[in-house]
Formats: sequence, C-alpha cells, structure tokens
Amino acid sequence: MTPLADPWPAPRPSAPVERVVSLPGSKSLTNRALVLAALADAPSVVRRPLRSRDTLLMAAGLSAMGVGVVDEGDDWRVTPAALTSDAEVDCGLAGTVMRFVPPVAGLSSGTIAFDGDPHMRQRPVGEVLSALAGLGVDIDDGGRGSLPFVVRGAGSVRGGTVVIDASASSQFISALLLAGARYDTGVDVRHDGKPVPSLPHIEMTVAMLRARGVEVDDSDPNRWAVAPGPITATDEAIEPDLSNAAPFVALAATTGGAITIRDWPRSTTQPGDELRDVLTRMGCDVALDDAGLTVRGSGALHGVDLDLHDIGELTPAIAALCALADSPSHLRGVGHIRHHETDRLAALATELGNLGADVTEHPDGLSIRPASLRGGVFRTYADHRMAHAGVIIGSAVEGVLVEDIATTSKTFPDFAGAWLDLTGTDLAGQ
Ligand SMILES: O=C(O)C1=C[C@@H](OP(=O)(O)O)[C@@H](O)[C@H](O)C1
Ligand SMILES: C=C(OP(=O)(O)O)C(=O)O
Repeated sequence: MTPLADPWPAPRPSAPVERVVSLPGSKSLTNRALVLAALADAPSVVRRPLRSRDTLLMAAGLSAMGVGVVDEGDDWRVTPAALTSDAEVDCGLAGTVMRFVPPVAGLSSGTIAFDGDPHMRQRPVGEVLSALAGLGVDIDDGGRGSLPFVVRGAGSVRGGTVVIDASASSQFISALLLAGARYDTGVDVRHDGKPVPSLPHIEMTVAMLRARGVEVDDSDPNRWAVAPGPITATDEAIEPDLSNAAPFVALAATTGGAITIRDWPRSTTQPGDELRDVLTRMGCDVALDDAGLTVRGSGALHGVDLDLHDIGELTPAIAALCALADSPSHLRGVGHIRHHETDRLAALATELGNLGADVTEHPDGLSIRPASLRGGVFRTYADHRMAHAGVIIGSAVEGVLVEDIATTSKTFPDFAGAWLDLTGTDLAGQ
C-alpha cells in the first residue's frame, strides 16, 4: 500500500461518479457475533466478518481470555472454552470492546485487565461496571468508573436485576444482555434516566440473542430481561456495514452520480439502513433491488430537519452533506455523540466551520446554514467518522486535506484505497 500523505488530499472527482461498490462487514454485527460465539454451546462460524481495528481487538481480547478464534479463509471459526486465563484486553477506541467484554470477563475465573487508547479513558463505562458489581462481579476501577479497570471473575455470575442510566450509550444495555443468558439467573436490565440513544442497536442485540435461542422479554419500554440458558452456536454471514456506506452513497449526492452498494439487505437491524430515508429527504433518488441499494444524485442537495437520536453514528456524514446543501438543516437529539470517539458535535462545528461552513453548535445537535466552502485542513481527532465527513466535503470542494485518514482503519480496512479507486484518482499522484 502506498504510504498516505498526512494531511491527505481528498479527491474531488471531475465527473459524476457512477460505480458499484462492495463494502466490508458490519462492525456492530461482527463484534456481537464474536461475543455470542465465545459464549455459545459449540463452535460457530462467523462468515465474512469485518476485519478492522475494532473487530481485531475484540477477537484478540476474547482469545486472550481463552476463546479460540481461528482464521478460515474469509471466515472466523470461534470455539468457546472454559475462560480460565488471566488476560489483558486492549480496548483501543472501540466502545463495543470496552463495554461488551467486561460482562464476559465476569464469567472467567481469571483476572482480566482492561485499558485502551488515551481518549478511551474519557469514554463512559461506569454504568456497566457498577451494574456488574451489583450482579456479584468483583471489579476494581479505582473508583473512577472508567478505564483502566480490572475484572476478577469467579467463573460464574449470579445475575439478577440491575437499574442503570443508559442515556450516555445504548452499548451499556447491549453489553449486559449479550452475556446475561450465561448468568445463573439471567439478567433483568432496567433503564432509569433520559431516553436511551441508538435503540436500533439494542434491537440488533435482542434479535441476535433470539436467533441463538435465547429468551428475551423486551415488552416493556426501558426494560430488557434475558432468561438464563444456552446460547446456540451459529454459522452466519455478516451483512455489509451500512453505516460505513454513508460516505460512499454521499458521493452520489455530491457528484450527481450513481452509487450502488452490493448486498444491501432487504431487511436488517442495522441503523445505517436509515440512510435510504435521509438521502431521499435530501433530494436523492434511492432504489433497493436485486443489484443492491442505488443512490442517484439529482444535482440538488437539500437541508433537513432530523432527530438523529436513534442513528447518532451517522451524524458526521449527514452533517457534511448538510454543509453542502442549498437550505438550512437542524440535526437534533445527539448530545450523546459527545461521548463517541471524540466530542463529535464540537469537532464537526469546528472543522466544518474552518472550511467556511455556517454551523451553530447546540447541546444536543447542530444547525447548519448554506455557505460557500473553501479548502483547508480537516482534522479528524482519531475519529473514523470525522474522516468520512472530511472526504465528503472534499468530494465537492477543491483543496480539502483530511488529517490522519488512516484513522478510518477503526472500522474499514484501507478506506483511503477504496475511496481513491472509487473517485478514479491516480494512487501514484497521492
Ligand atoms: O452497539 C453498537 O454496536 C453501537 C451502538 C451505538 O453506540 P451509542 O449508543 O454509544 O451511540 C453506535 O453509535 C455505535 O457506533 C455502535
Ligand atoms: C460510536 C462509534 O463507535 P464505538 O463502537 O467505539 O462506540 C462509531 O463507530 O460511530
């Protein structure tokens, strides 16, 4: 791979881009599949998993605790084992590793030490740790409620009812549900606080548990009860990552071209599927058929007034499109994304603003009005989705330089290569 310039000149295609694209697997589905396979009653096969920093860290963390994760060509074979090893788990900047693995570590008889990237120590996890302590797990976090912390497993977890405030992240709930069937009495998780964000991601968790024979009662709002019992091993293919589709379909909108994403599922629990609705509202033609999802730019791009509470991870890409739109936008309901890879509202307001966008930052969102944009450096704050926002702007504005494009490796191997290929840019010229 050609070394990447930093900051990286974002390609600006000279003609509408018309291409068919295959995308890597979903981060959220891959990391849930790995955790559930690790706790299952027999070996599982995870077909076409995402292999990126977040999922490799998940595989490494589970392996360090004793689980067998073996490459089989395109697939991973995951063999559950008695979790007896002491281990160190590097969470990197992966929320799914920091939140989903501690409830598994409680089932181990080893001592499991967790740490991650510097910014990961700022991201919230205390509600998961105090819930686990309430379920009988020995946790040492020095009273901080954040990384670094140690889980001293006793080989089993009593389980029971916990009340948590999951308004900062849906992952707190998914974490407890994923391991809960393996607790002696299961787990009954109740949320008490402001509304839980990213509810579709909890629905994804519930659907994957049910697909493995686990009984989940989610009939009451803000309560999820997982009955104790086995998790059935599966052989399952991972869908393409629909959230990572955002910059690719955005390219159809910004260049007036047409992008088809192959293998877009007809029915899915991935919140990225909402892109179909968002892009339609912004003025694109969107069609889902046997070829995949085709987004066709109409030449015009309109502002939108959207509550993104359920689909917060799409905010950076949508905000970038709004900055290129011909009418004002209001993006609301996403105060929680200040706890993502960076404070995404502050980062977007700053970086879009530096390129001339007219952005007002609110406690829970952004207002973006039409303005004439210019080139310059777009900083990414180690956030893959900030990089996606940068390349979207760069596809429409001359001279945008995206800092640390390699940060996209969190959820997308060789994103820069895929983007250069798509935009028809000469690699040697970069
Ligand atoms: O469970 C998951 O796989 C995810 C849940 C969401 O987290 P939050 O609820 O913290 O927004 C989402 O933003 C993240 O990218 C992935
Ligand atoms: C919020 C995100 O990631 P994480 O799983 O690290 O929370 C994201 O990918 O947008």
